[in-house]
Amino acid sequence: MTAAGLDVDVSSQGTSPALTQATQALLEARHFEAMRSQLLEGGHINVTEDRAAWHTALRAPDPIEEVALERARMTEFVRQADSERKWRNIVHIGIGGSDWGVRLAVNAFGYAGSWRNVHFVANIDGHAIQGGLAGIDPHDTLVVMASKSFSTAETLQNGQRAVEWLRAAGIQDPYSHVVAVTARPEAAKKWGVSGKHIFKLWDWVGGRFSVWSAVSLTTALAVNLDVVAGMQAGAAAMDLHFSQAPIQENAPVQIAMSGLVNRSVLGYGSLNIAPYDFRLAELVPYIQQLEMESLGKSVDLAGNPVGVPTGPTVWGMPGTDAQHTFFQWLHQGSDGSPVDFIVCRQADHGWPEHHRSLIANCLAQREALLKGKSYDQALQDLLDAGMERDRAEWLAHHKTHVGGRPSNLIVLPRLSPYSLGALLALYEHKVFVQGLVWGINAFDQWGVEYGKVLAKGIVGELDGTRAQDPNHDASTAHWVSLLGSGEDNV
Ligand SMILES: O=P(O)(O)OC[C@H]1O[C@](O)(CO)[C@@H](O)[C@@H]1O
Repeated sequence: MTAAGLDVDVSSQGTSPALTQATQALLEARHFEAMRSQLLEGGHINVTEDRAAWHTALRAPDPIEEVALERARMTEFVRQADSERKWRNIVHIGIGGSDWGVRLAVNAFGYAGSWRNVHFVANIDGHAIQGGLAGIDPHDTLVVMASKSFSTAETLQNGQRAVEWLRAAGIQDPYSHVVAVTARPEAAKKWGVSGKHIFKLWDWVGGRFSVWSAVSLTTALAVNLDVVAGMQAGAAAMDLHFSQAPIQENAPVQIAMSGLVNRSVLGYGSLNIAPYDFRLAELVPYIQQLEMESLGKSVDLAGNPVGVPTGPTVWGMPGTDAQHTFFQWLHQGSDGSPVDFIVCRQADHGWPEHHRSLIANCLAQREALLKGKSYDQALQDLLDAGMERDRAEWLAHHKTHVGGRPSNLIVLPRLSPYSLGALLALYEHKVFVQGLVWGINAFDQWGVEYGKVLAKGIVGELDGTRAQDPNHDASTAHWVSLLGSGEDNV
């Protein structure tokens, strides 16, 4: 199957005419075509938050006026900064969807070096901002605060530290070194950022889908504007494929449906992402957030239990490192996991032997997982190698691989912004289809919100501004008392 220039091989997934029929029936029962139109046309499909999930509008080749306007403002900002050779250092402060996509793009395309240094600061752990600000000249530093809500504790606290650092360096107006990307421009203004330094995103863009917005300002500054435009173009091509390709050739639909079978029928609890490309290390957490924040739900739209297992754990690491870390478990562990192998046909370095080895490893792992090795075959190999029968009969048990483990193989022509954009959109639409079939809302994240509220309460208890909540469980109450020793712990 080809989609937006990507080859998507699903032949290592289980298939049968009955399954094809069931797929069709499930999609019809869920009004797939109508819901897909809703998604692509900005209907309010995020029902629990009563808003659209219209990220596709951000990458449309011919965008709506307000999107076009923000694109133009961002372009102008970057051109101006480049023409003045301004901002040698960028400190990108944001977390989750306001971070992973930018990290991914900068690592994928800025790996060979750029004249700007980029530091990412996401974690609330003070060591993160300490490291992020270390060794750079504040006078030539731009702080990019990316936060859709402009209320995320991590981002606001880290931003505050950055402003203090700028001020401590004698910069009279530290906010002249700060830009914000947010759907709450008023909150950013109140915080101190000037209106001309605020780039807008919209309520109808979920945080984990915001890489297509001015959140990618850092990518444009760190690498160039073409990366952002190229990713948008590739994603738009995938949108077109998703909207037009027949079900049997529709790549997002096909990988969604095999994923559903793997999870809800075959009972696999996880999905392993194996990019055979060193530059795509950040793809793993990116897809992890996209899938797990979207599909980590257990009730349907009516509020009833879904009744079957939903979104799997997503995990992984680039190959070949992964092979020396956890692939043993994939090959012979008792659970196993479906794997998405991702590889580029062409590399961008000058060493063909490296790329051949990389591809060989990718194909070999996939084949081993699929074909496995029977006991008889393992035994024969040992006998052929001259082993004495008794020992061979015993050892062959250890060398047996069950096989039949499902995988996808996604081949990019090369790692271009276009192909990366198409790849990310492939996963986005897959997630949409799975959410639809499971009957869950793939666009909210109430679990994360609940954790944020509890953390806020505990911060007050730790710093003594709030009495301890009598409803804490005994263990939490113990640790709040013990660790809430004020200034002693820093
Ligand atoms: O962009 P914001 O509003 O700071 O939120 C950051 C992240 O927090 C979350 O709400 C939860 O992790 C994500 O969806 C979002 O990308």
